[in-house]
Amino acid sequence: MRRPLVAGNWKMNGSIASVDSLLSGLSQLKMAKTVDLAVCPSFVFLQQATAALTGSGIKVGAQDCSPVSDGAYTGDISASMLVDQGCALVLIGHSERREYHQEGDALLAEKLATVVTLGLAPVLCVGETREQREAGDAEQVVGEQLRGALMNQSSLEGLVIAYEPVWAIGTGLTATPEQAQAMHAYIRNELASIEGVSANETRLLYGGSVKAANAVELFAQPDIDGALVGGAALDAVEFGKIIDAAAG
Ligand SMILES: O=C(CO)COP(=O)(O)O
Repeated sequence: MRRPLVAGNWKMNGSIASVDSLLSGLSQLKMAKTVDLAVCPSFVFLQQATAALTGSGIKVGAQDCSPVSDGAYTGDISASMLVDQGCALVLIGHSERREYHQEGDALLAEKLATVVTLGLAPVLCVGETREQREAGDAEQVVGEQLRGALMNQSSLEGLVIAYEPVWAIGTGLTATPEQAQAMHAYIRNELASIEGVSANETRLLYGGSVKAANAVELFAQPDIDGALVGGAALDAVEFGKIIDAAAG
């Protein structure tokens, strides 16, 4: 059995004060023993988050990292810095990185290799745009994203995949449970053909306008093993309800 994982992606939101109050809300939640939990704040709040959440059962992750280990890369953050800050996971290839920073599969493959070497769990994000879905290309796009980042890796320890259709992110338009399940089944099938991946053991998260009101139905799908939550993760009570939905 795959253990569910609910992760919050806080994106570029918050201040020291608002993050403090969100963290204190999270630490008051009744933790489900059967669900793995994580939050991914901005880099500048990582230390604040790890200090507040140590021992809480909620892991801390980052939203991105550099593919290289150190050196003259102004503005970048290395994976070893994330380990030093107490991070356990890192998002790789979120659609907002792909779109606003032109991150392509070759770069994402390098990032993935770097983080795995350091023992961080990579959460590889994949997903098609509305135009790609309407053109009937969704599976092909997602398949290429998977193979582009995962082929020829020497290790994929701890790999998690997040399927986030771009048209469902921040739009209030969630994929139906059937649409999400169909893509997750496709992803699991594709993973089975990639060396070094145990398709049946890899957790596949759904992301895109997940909230308490739609989480139960999504989590009831056989290939949906949790969620990567954006907006709803900024509200501790709502996030708590999503965790409860994953606990069943
Ligand atoms: O991009 C997402 C999580 O990484 C999803 O964001 P929303 O839940 O706000 O749609």
